Amino acid sequence: MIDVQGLTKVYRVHVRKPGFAASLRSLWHREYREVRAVDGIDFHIPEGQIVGFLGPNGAGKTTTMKLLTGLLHPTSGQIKVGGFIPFQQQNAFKKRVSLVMGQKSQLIWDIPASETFLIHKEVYDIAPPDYRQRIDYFTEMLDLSAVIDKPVRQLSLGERMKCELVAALLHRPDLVFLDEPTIGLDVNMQEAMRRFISSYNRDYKATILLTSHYMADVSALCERVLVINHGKLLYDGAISKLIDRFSPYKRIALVLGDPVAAEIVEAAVRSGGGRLVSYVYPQLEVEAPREDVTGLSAKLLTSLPVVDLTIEDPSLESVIGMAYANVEEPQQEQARLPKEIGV
Ligand SMILES: Nc1ncnc2c1ncn2[C@@H]1O[C@H](COP(=O)(O)OP(=O)(O)OP(=O)(O)O)[C@@H](O)[C@H]1O
Repeated sequence: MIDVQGLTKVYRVHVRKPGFAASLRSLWHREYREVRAVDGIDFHIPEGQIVGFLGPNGAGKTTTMKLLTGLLHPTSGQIKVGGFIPFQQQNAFKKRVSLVMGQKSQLIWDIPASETFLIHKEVYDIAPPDYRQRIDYFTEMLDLSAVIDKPVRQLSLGERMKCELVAALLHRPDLVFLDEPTIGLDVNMQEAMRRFISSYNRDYKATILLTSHYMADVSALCERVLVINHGKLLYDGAISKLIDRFSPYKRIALVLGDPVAAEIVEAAVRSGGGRLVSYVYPQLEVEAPREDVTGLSAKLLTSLPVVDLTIEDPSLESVIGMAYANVEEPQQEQARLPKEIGV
């Protein structure tokens, strides 16, 4: 459904030097520098999949989304979206695609959202019965009956974002690009948006590429993620494998019933193949390669006066942070010293 090969976008940015003389000189002699916002990426997304698109600020996510929806022309590489070449902007393509940008509004501020929807009905030539049925669907799914007839400027951020989604999806696109759709929303509203995105994907077999800085969005909606940084694709695969790849460790949190000397604790942890992260009686935190966690836990239970033990995966946030930093060498992790030790 979405096919991208060697996709590259280089922006040419005018370099402005400080000072009046430099500004005058730049009238005759302009200097430019290149920004490789997207740098030779490849991926394929089959029909109906929701894929998370992750990367730190400035990684190239929005640029990729704009390339995939035809708002930008690539510098090089190939893109096919639903069989179309996006930048050719064919009408048949425009009827199947939508880009929602959480930071940008397409609603008209001074009129109710319902009137913007009517404009979209005309632009996309939606038949009246279809229009009615779609408005009913969205109103029910997003709980919008008390909202769509108020002027947009009176709506809360969450209400406005729901209306933005309706405006973007009224023509029922099956190729949907969501750029931070839940930005700034409270947890309940984020949850409502997630439920809606999931239903839309299921009801209309929509293929969805989603960027979000909220890992809860990504883990609730996407089995697969693409991770990009500096315009290059770092990872393409299942979220579960992302954790294995970038964080091959688990944490064991223990509570001790009696104080034990730090050297004894450290020796017990080391002999089980673990690394002591911190020990401040009664709390003890240990890190170990995934495959050693069971053996290490058993060893700690027998050699220390443990009253509580929990094994945790690192949070998705921290794994993503490691992926961005491309921390892949477990040896470096092993070499780190314990952060804090004290009985
Ligand atoms: N129109 C433009 N002209 C020049 N450079 C640009 C332009 N748009 C984006 N860039 C640069 O391209 C790089 C990628 O930007 P992009 O907006 O795609 O990143 P992003 O991953 O969406 O970031 P964020 O999470 O902050 O929205 C950045 O270095 C940015 O400064």
